[in-house]
Amino acid sequence: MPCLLHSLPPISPSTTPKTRPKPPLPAHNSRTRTLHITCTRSQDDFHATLKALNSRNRTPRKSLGQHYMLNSSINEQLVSVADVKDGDVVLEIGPGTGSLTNILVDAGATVLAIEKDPHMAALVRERFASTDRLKVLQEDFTKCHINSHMLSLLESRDLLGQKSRFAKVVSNIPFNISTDVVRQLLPMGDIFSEVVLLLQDETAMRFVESSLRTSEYRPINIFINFYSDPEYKFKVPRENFFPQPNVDAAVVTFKLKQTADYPPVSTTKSFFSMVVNSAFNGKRKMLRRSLQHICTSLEIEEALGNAGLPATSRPEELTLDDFVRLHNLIVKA
Ligand SMILES: C[S@@+](CC[C@H](N)C(=O)[O-])C[C@H]1O[C@@H](n2cnc3c(N)ncnc32)[C@H](O)[C@@H]1O
Repeated sequence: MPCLLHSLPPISPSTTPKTRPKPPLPAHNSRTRTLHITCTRSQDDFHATLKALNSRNRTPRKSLGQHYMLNSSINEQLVSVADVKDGDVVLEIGPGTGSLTNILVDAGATVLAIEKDPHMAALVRERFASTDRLKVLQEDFTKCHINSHMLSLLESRDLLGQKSRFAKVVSNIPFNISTDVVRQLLPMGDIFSEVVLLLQDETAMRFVESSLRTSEYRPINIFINFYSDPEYKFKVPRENFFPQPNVDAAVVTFKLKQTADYPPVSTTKSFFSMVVNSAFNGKRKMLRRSLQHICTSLEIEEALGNAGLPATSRPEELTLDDFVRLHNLIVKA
């Protein structure tokens, strides 16, 4: 394994390195916003991250989406956006060198960190060996059943009298598992109140889309809006990561709905998602054609009419509420 000292940016002895990444740039379009939060802690992740990687001779692995956060103020903002307080229980996916973990623990949270890379899991375990408020699982998050881990963590806090009914998720995740993470976490409103993720900027903008007539509108948007209220918070320019990715990132919050607040679909959620997926099947067909295998085109036209939607409606023109109404009318037909 080659020594990383040659490939990493130099570590300056000063506490504010000259090469320190710039703060986030202003919002780049009408759908984005920049959040300004004063950084109060003096923790320098630029140093901590590079030292941790150097100490292990670790070359960041592309396949694991290892782009480490170098800017502690971004980590501070993630924690602040999630409003992490003393006594909170937080799930962190992919702690890496532990730069975000450090701020979460510092804020008083008990953290469950799930890290796929055994070297990074060992590193983060070692780094936080002196605290009992961090549990590290070396697992692939996409294959891991986190319910039982989270429930036992919440219960143990409860027994100690530190009641935290809901946990939170705060993570800088590898971009390539964004959809899996969202699919797994958003229906877990009984465990998590809020999911705060650092995502690829393009994905972030796509995920918060609840409007119509864009080619980016997909069943995942219906899914996201069914289970949560998503909000694009602020953009994080690529210069803040090591190694630098080819794209910018952004922070998105998903406020999870409770089961009682889910849209009132008259069948099972899986049948509803089958209707939504069928609607989007093929190349942007009209609904009366794409839903033909569920019921006749006449019945769909009638349902569209009763829902107050044009007979020529296409899936990307429907909001979550439109889909719920149409689905309920189709089921009745
Ligand atoms: C983008 S890095 C973020 C690291 C750290 N949180 C930071 O902000 O610097 C993503 C981390 O997720 C880990 N990872 C990649 N795939 C994973 C998976 N399927 N499950 C859990 N961790 C994963 C990587 O090894 C890496 O440590």
